[in-house]
Amino acid sequence: MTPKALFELCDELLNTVLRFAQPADTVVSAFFRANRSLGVRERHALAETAYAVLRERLKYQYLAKSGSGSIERRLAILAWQGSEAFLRAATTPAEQEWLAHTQKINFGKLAQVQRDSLRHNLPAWLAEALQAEVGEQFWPLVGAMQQSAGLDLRVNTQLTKRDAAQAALAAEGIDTVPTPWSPIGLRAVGKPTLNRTEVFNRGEVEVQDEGSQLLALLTEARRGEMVVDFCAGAGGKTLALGAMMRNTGRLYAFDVSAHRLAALKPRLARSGLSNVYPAGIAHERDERIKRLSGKVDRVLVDAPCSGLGTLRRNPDLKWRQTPEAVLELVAKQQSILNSAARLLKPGGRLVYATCSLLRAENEAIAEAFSAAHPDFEPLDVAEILQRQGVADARALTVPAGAAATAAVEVDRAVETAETAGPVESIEPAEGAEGAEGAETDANAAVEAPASVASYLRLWPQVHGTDGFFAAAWRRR
Ligand SMILES: C[S@@+](CC[C@H](N)C(=O)[O-])C[C@H]1O[C@@H](n2cnc3c(N)ncnc32)[C@H](O)[C@@H]1O
Repeated sequence: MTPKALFELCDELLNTVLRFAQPADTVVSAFFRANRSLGVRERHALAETAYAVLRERLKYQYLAKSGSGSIERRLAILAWQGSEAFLRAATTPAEQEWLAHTQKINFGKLAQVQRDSLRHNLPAWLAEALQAEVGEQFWPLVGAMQQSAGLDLRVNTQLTKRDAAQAALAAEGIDTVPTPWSPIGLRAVGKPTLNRTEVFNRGEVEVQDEGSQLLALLTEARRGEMVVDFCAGAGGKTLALGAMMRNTGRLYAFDVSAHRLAALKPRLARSGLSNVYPAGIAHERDERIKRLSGKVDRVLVDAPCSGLGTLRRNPDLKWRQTPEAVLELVAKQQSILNSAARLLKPGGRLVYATCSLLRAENEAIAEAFSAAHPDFEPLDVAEILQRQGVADARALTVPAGAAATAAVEVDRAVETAETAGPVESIEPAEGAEGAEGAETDANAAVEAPASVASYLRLWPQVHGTDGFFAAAWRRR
């Protein structure tokens, strides 16, 4: 395709993405399906340019006030992620001159508020909320969220071990390193294409952010148990739970979205698991759920949330979310958690998790639940993670309780993570193979009362994962 023609397509793609009618990844996939002739490099340039605009939209829109041509074309020129030679071939001399001029603009002359907004590229409500949450960590957080996320893999411990999977991937030309925290994770070097490898097609690895892997470990799901993944979606965590259960027992994967559950099917087939029962539900009070009341050992609520912890992957979310939508989500999260809790038998484990950074969706939900349910004892998630082979798990957690402010907690997490050593240097505990390694002694430890309850709080700028929150309880 000629540079000019490709630039026109970029204009078209940006036009659709910036309407925010659908998630950016959905729009980009549909666009590529409709333009099948695009090569790998062309797709990469178009998708990365669209994502670059989403990440730094305020800055690019400010710069695009000058110049000529459609606003999308100007944004594409400013944020172009393909080669420079290509950009030169696609643009006029006047456009090239304009681009060179924009690169010399000095933001230092602008008022502080405007300068800040062109640097953080967040809607005002979100910038304020995050500043209140994390204090001095705000700029490091912004910096981390403007990077694109790496590719993390979870090793299917039902089929193989981490070092064996790593060696098998290397034999297929894919280099990885062990993830710093999760004992069942590998982080790819670069961004290789995985789905044509034999290791992937044999089901030995799945794509999953390290943070998500840690959430699944928090359930400590074991052989022969009855487990519910209440908001299973496309089953990222379901697959991890099924492997932890060694393909025994019964694992229900519930979701209100039949479409998302359908995406679980091929992944299940690859994983070799036969203990998973996907089931569509109408809502959290569905009859199917009532029938399981008081019968379940472990319930994971990976709640629908604002997703603001995943801005590295989904930068469009910051433009699509609103304070009103967050309020609605909070009500939904409370309702789902209350319904899910009813499933548990005495001694059972409840885990509530989100990929949100906002206290309203996290600590506030957990604390309201604890206050309303004295029959649920909040657990120390650091202790759980340690049992599951996570080295330095304290560096991933904050004390539970209304007293601590989030900003203080983030500073503590930074300090603890720094004391634990650079993220890259942390190795899993010796012999740790996640659920597999923990299986032998988990029986005795799992029901022990927590000394001091804690929450999991993962931050991109501190832990190199997406932003995640999790709390766990034991039904007394
Ligand atoms: C964060 S996503 C789950 C991601 C999934 N656990 C994974 O690891 O891939 C939240 C899911 O909750 C589902 N959901 C929304 N409302 C629900 C409800 N009332 N009951 C159960 N699931 C619900 C959504 O369809 C969505 O798939």
